[in-house]
Amino acid sequence: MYVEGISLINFRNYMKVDVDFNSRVNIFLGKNAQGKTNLLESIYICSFGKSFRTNRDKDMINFKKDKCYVGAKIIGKDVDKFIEIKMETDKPKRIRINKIELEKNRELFSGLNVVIFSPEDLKIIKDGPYERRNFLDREISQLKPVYKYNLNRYNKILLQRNNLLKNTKNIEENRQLIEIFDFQLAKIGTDILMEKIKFTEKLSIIANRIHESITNGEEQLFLKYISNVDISSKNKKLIEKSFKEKLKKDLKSDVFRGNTETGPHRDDIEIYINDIDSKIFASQGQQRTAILSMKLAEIDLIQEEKGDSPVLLLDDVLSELDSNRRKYLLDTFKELQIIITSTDTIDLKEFEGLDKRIFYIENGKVI
Ligand SMILES: Nc1ncnc2c1ncn2[C@@H]1O[C@H](COP(=O)(O)OP(=O)(O)OP(=O)(O)O)[C@@H](O)[C@H]1O
Repeated sequence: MYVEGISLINFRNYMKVDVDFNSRVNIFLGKNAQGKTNLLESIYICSFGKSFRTNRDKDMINFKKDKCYVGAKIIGKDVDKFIEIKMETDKPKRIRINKIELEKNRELFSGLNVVIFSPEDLKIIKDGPYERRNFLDREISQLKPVYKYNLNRYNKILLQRNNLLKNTKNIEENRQLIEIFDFQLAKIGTDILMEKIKFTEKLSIIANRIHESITNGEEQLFLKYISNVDISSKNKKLIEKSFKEKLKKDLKSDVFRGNTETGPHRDDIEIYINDIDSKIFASQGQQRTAILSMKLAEIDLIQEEKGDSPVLLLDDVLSELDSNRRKYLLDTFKELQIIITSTDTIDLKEFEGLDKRIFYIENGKVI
């Protein structure tokens, strides 16, 4: 799958721009704050329906305008798609695929598959569990729209349970209602948990293979899913039972906190390099390589699940990787469309012989 072209109107600092991409390597060069990440963001929203930088759609509308437009022509292995996204201040965004408006289940939208690697991704290792949970949720949602659907349902029930806990003075008065929420939470929560465990195990195996190649066999990478529910049985029924029991056991402390502490929304993953916890002991370079391996592993998973390759977006990361890692990247993914942004100090010699197109970005204009 590749993006053939994109049209932007009033999107961030782009007033009106049309870009025709090469089906293989595209390099966007420009000084800081010219619009390189904005361009990748416009491609990203054609995949996820939302930005990777903001939760507010209106942030993407040009400061001086009240609406913006993104149109992208996607060439797939089997089908081509024309994705259009319109955003207006104070109105829900509208998404059309091949001129047909998505009315319901917009959350199930997945028009394009992308894997993005940006300097921000280091947060996945360095920051708190929220970043890692977010990473898993985003990636599994891209692979399986039903996961996203379940996640939305789960979050709604969680919110309702938490509101009830906050207003509970006497547990007995609300016990029946709490038990209904617990039943639903454990049921949907177990489906979510099973997917997260499965995804982490698969990602760990593929990411380790990539990590070993990049580090010439010197380092091994291992991802471990850490749950507050007993998942040791690996059996769905038993996990659901443990989930329910823990909700029941911790009810008093949940009421005291006004918050539900049991469930995948409180889980984490641990990322080990040579059996050492990378969050605490790995160098910045090792952490970056670990994240790169995890991101590249997603390419395999998307290919396997969707039967088509994703587009790889590399936001200003090439200069942070050493030449071995850059070479690995450019040599390994020969079939993919890769869209790279970089400041204009990058050495273009490394791209010699590649099927590529080079663009320059200056103040919201692409040359
Ligand atoms: N809604 C908006 N309307 C107009 N301009 C915006 C909007 N949002 C962001 N910008 C501007 O877009 C510019 C470019 O942002 P972008 O993040 O794409 O830069 P970049 O080229 O990737 O830079 P860097 O190399 O520093 O990462 C910034 O100057 C920013 O102020």
